[in-house]
Amino acid sequence: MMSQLTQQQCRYDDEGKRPLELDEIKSLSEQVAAWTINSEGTRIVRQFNFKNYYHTMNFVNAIAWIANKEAHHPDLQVSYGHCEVTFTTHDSGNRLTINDFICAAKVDALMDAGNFGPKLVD
Ligand SMILES: C[C@H](O)[C@H](O)[C@H]1CNC2=NC(N)=NC(=O)C2=N1
Repeated sequence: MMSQLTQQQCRYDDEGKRPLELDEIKSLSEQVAAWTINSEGTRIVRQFNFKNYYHTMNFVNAIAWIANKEAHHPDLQVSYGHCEVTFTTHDSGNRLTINDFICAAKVDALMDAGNFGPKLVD
């Protein structure tokens, strides 16, 4: 399916900066079901748990690789066995854009494909 988020790349034209409408957010969120959207509809967040710091940082570094490639960077909160990943588009006044959903889907794919130790909890 062409519209699959994982097949897309972050865009830096006007469409990439356009804050999404609520119905678009709802529709896109079906492709990233493990993510939570805050009540204001301005950011998406997912929690990841790992066995230890090594596995956590391995994941964080892989996320950084994606972020640099896409030129779209998540806010990361990292502790020993946990990483909270938040996407919002700072250039759009901290609103959700298509780029946030594209990157969230790519982080999901990374988690599914990567070897970051046993997946403890979603
Ligand atoms: C110039 C550069 O591409 C922009 O500043 C990008 C970089 N990464 C970014 N990341 C996020 N999350 N939001 C942005 O608005 C953003 N802008």
